[in-house]
Amino acid sequence: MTAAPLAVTAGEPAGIGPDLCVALAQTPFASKLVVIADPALLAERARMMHLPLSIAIAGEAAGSGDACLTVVPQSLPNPAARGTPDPANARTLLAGLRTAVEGCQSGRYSGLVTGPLQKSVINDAGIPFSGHTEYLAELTNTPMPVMLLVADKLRVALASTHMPLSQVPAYITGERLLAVIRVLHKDLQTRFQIANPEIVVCGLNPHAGEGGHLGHEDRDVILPVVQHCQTDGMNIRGPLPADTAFTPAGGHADAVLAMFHDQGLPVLKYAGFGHAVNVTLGLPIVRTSVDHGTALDLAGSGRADPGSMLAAVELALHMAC
Ligand SMILES: NC(=O)C1=CN([C@@H]2O[C@H](COP(=O)(O)OP(=O)(O)OC[C@H]3O[C@@H](n4cnc5c(N)ncnc54)[C@H](O)[C@@H]3O)[C@@H](O)[C@H]2O)C=CC1
Ligand SMILES: NCC(=O)COP(=O)(O)O
Repeated sequence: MTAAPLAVTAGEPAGIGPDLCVALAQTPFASKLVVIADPALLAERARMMHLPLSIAIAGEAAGSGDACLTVVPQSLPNPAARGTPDPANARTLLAGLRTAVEGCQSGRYSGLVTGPLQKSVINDAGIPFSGHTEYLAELTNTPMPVMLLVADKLRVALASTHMPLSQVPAYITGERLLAVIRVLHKDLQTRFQIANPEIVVCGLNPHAGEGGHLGHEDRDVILPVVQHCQTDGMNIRGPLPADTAFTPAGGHADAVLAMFHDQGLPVLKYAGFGHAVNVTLGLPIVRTSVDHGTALDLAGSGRADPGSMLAAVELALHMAC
């Protein structure tokens, strides 16, 4: 039996997402994908990038030949203007995500790979939106989605995702941290086939709180949770000072759990920008994404590096099989 294709959402039409889909059409993966996007926009970007592209509309005659993409057509209320996202298109983009999720849940798609969205513009349209991670969790009734970025052997998970830094300390309660660690531990086993994953947990404060002199959360919240998980049999240690947790001094880790977005992701992107993959753990569906944003400055230029999108597709195919 042929495996179900992956759904790929092109993301913000004014950004590089459509360009990345055109790039995917040039690869051997193309026949394993169904792209949710505006076909006219894909054709325009292909022309601008001087790349071949033929489009087969999903449900109609099957496509054939080189550089062929199967597309679920998305009709944007306003034509995409490169570099200038339009809030009027926001609802259509979210509808595309819902179509993809429904398809994953019904078995029509084997997983979802998302192109980058301009989060601010969705909010400008009056729709509260912090990211795919939270939105997909809502659509699938997932209580604790966990953001994990993967670059080669480095895996960095986040205990909190898209929120102002000022809200992070209060957000990281013992209960939430325990839930994040359980999802991370389980998905490292089931999605990454690591039988006994080794997890390193970062502190929140400089020097993991310096014995309580630089903040109390490390000692009062993080340490008890780590000890609890150790008692449960997990191979986990911390809280480690975050400035050394990622270095060889931090020891081997199958995943490092950072407490907040900009504690973990700069390290990951420094190590692997351009081929790293964002994976949402805890969901009942496979979802991967690029390691970068909409790069509005590069849309249609042909200079967007498709490496992360290719890696996201490869990992999703691997996880879905
Ligand atoms: N998965 C998603 O939907 C994500 C969305 N975003 C959103 O993207 C928007 C823009 O975010 P920024 O912080 O400006 O980050 P960005 O990643 O879009 O751009 C940062 C810099 O990296 C460059 N860059 C990004 N991707 C590239 C690629 N594939 N090839 C070559 N150069 C590339 C850009 O040209 C820019 O100079 C924001 O609204 C943010 O929320 C950001 C990350 C992930
Ligand atoms: N910096 C990572 C990021 O913003 C990913 O967001 P999303 O996958 O939740 O949309």
